[in-house]
Amino acid sequence: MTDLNATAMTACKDDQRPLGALSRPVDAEERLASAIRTILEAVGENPEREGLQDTPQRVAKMYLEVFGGLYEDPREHLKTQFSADQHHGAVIVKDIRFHSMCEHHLLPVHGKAHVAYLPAGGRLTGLSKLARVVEGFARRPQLQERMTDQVAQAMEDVLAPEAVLVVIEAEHMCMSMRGVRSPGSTTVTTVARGTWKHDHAARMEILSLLRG
Ligand SMILES: Nc1nc2c(ncn2[C@@H]2O[C@H](COP(=O)(O)OP(=O)(O)OP(=O)(O)O)[C@@H](O)[C@H]2O)c(=O)[nH]1
Ligand SMILES: [Zn+2]
Repeated sequence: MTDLNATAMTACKDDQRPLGALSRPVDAEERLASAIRTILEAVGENPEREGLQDTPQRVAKMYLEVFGGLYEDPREHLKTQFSADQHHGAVIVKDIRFHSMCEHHLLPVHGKAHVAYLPAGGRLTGLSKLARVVEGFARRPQLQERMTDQVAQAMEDVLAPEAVLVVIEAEHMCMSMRGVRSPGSTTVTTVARGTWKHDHAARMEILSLLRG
């Protein structure tokens, strides 16, 4: 197993975003509230009117909640491990619902993640921990491709399985409520690692189970 402390700032291969935790600025809430006040003024609103008076503080808290995954290392969840000598097949957790925020527009992305791995040496993690890993990476300003990669990377780092497959299906509000205005379109991203990366037949079998 990889030493998480030593690799807390290990970069995701494709774009150098850390998998581990960032430190939260002490004045984060205050700065967020001030920024929201500026946005309201910039669109011509009056942040002092009754309905908006508490909005900056409320939105500041909301951002700290939806970006809460920045301040945790989701790999920590995978340290809950069990050994099971009898189980030699794949473990699949389907339909893990998540909400994230697109880093280009800071608009919501919502969808489902499906996670599968082939344990090595009978090393298993708790099923809920896979959902917690998805949640931890979702609660950050994200790219869907990066999030898919980060979930797979975390599993490789901590569980060292023989194979991993992560599939994410999501709808991006930046495509639905603005811009191209294409509601209902879904983006699907996949990452295969370990033996499933090259074993086409095994990958297709797991993919059909994941998406079936
Ligand atoms: N690959 C990828 N693209 C994303 C994701 N989230 C949002 N985008 C895209 O990021 C792109 C940003 O394009 P820009 O041209 O810089 O921004 P924009 O003018 O707002 O683009 P439009 O959305 O086409 O109006 C858009 O095509 C979005 O659809 C994601 O998770 N992955
Ligand atoms: Zn977007």
